[in-house]
Amino acid sequence: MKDPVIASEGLMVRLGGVDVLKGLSLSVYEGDFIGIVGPNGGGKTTLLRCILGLVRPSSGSIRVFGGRPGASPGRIGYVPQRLFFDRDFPLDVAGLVLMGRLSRKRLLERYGTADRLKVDEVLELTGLSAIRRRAVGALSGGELQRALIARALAGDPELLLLDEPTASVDPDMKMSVYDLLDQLRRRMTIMLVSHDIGAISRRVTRVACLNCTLDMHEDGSSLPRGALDDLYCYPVDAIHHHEPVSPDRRGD
Ligand SMILES: Nc1ncnc2c1ncn2[C@@H]1O[C@H](COP(=O)(O)OP(=O)(O)OP(=O)(O)O)[C@@H](O)[C@H]1O
Repeated sequence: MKDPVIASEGLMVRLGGVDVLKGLSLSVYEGDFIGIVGPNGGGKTTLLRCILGLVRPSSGSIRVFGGRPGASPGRIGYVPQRLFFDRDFPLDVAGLVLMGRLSRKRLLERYGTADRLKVDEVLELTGLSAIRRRAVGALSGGELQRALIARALAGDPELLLLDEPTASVDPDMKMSVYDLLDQLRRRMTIMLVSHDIGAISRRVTRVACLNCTLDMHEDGSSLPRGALDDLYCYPVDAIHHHEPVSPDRRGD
């Protein structure tokens, strides 16, 4: 078996005097599509930030692509939960996505044809070609979410980390984000943080329930009801979304 893409052992993170992650042991392998669910404040974003090397463990270990977190920025795409920016800043969608190529550049190296072709490709893939010249500040929540996914994909990542990418999108757009992830999973390892338990448990290979400690379920689709109740400390129903029926199957 190949080395894991992410391997953590007894990972502890303490922030502001509080243990946010307690003794996480986790192995993520190439081609995995891992869903992470858990209550607000359970440590999901902190775990992603640890993988990116933005938060340091207080004890235990974490290795990413066999090395120190943060040592392979060009191999990881990150879709943050939200983007803080000045809505008046003159940046269009294509410009935002082009920034995703930065991790592949050497210091002061200029963007070239390959970068612009990659931007065209990911704008097409994410359905944003028609609004490539629209100002980022004018985008709807769902369009911005897609643009952030496109930016992450522009770097040609081997590992894609997504922090609640469907938080501010309508049901239609949500399905199209999941459909996009279904396409991408053939090409990269994916770790997806979401509160949309029903949708992700049907799609991922494994679900990790995170509330300071981590409980891994090998088969996402069979996530036991009791595990969710324990995780959220109240009764939880996973709402399973149905695939939209394609026009040629209607009336079957
Ligand atoms: N820099 C920090 N200093 C102190 N506490 C922090 C810091 N960053 C995060 N925390 C705390 O750590 C806990 C976990 O935060 P985190 O953002 O990882 O949770 P989450 O599971 O992603 O939550 P949500 O579902 O609400 O996005 C929270 O209680 C948060 O307040």
